[in-house]
Amino acid sequence: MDAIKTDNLTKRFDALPAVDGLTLTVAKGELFGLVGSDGAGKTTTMRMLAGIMEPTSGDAWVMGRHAAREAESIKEEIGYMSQRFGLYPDLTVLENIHFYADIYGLPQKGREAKVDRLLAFSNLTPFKKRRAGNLSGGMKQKLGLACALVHTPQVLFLDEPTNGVDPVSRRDFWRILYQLLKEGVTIIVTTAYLDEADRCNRVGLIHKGKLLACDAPQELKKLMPGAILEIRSGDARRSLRLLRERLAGVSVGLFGDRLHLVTGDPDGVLALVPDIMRQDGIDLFDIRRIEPSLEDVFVSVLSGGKE
Ligand SMILES: Nc1ncnc2c1ncn2[C@@H]1O[C@H](COP(=O)(O)OP(=O)(O)OP(=O)(O)O)[C@@H](O)[C@H]1O
Repeated sequence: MDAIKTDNLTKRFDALPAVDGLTLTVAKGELFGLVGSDGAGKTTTMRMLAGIMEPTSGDAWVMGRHAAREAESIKEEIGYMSQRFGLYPDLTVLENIHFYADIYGLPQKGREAKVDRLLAFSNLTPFKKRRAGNLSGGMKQKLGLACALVHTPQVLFLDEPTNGVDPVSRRDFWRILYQLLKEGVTIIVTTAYLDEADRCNRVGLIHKGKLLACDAPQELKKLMPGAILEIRSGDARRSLRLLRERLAGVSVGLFGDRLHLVTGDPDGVLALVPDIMRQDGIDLFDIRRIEPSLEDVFVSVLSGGKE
C-alpha cells in the first residue's frame, strides 16, 4: 500500500483550477518534495490530502483511507504543519506541546516521556520554559514540528516549513526530518528552496495546478536538454555580452560571478570559448562541464525545454 495516492485530484475556485488533475503516488517512508512557484497549487494539494478541503473532483487516499470520505479518521494518521501553524506566543515551549497533546487526547500515562522525547528530538530542551513568541524563526519551526508530531503520525505534511529561516537552522531542521525518515515516517514537504528539493527522494514540479514532472532529483536532471558549461573569467559581465554575441544558439546566463552556457554541443563550445576570450583580452580562469542543478532543470521545464 502506498502512503499517498491521488487520482485526477482537482480543485477549482470558481473558474480557476488551483489543482488540475493531479495523479501521483508517494511510497511509505518516502520523503517527497512538492515544488512550484507561488500560487502553483501546493498548499491546496496539501489541504485536500490532509482532509481539510474537499476536492472539486478526483480522489485521494492517505494510508489507504479516502481523504474526503474518511477525513476524520485520516487526522489520526497525519501531522500537518501549515504555513501559519498555530503556536501560542504567550505560552512556553512546553505549554505549547502540552496544548497539542490535549487536542490530540494524548493519555496522561506516558505523556511526560513523550514530551521529553519531542523536546530532545527538536533540540528544544534548553528552551522549554521560553515563551514561543521569544523564539527565533528556526526554533519556532522546530516547535511547530514537535507539536505536529505529538500524536506520532505516520504521514507528515509540511507546508514551506523553512520559509524565511536562516541557512544554519534550515540544515538543522532537515537533520530532524532525516531522523524521522529513519523511523519510517512518510514526509511530504513543499519548498521554494531547490537545494532542499534536491534532498528529497522524489520531487514533483507543479505549475498552474498541473504536475509537470515527477521523479528522483537525479532522474529529473536528465530531462535537461543539452549540457551546461560553467565559466570563471576576469570580467563576468563583459564575457556575458561577448559570448552572447559570438555564440549563436547557446544560452548564456550569469550566476553570481560565473557564466552558465547551455548548449547541445559542449565539446564544440569548449573548443571555441578560449579563442573568443583571448581575442577580446579577457582572462579565462576556468571552463568546465557541470551537472545541472534542479533550478536549471525547472527553468528549462517551465520554458518548455527551450532554454
Ligand atoms: N480559498 C481560496 N479561494 C480562492 N482562491 C484560492 C483559495 N486558495 C487558493 N486559491 C488560489 O489557488 C491557486 C493555488 O494556490 P495555493 O495556495 O495552493 O498555491 P501554492 O503553490 O501553495 O502557493 P503559495 O506558496 O503562495 O501558497 C492560487 O491562484 C490561489 O490564489
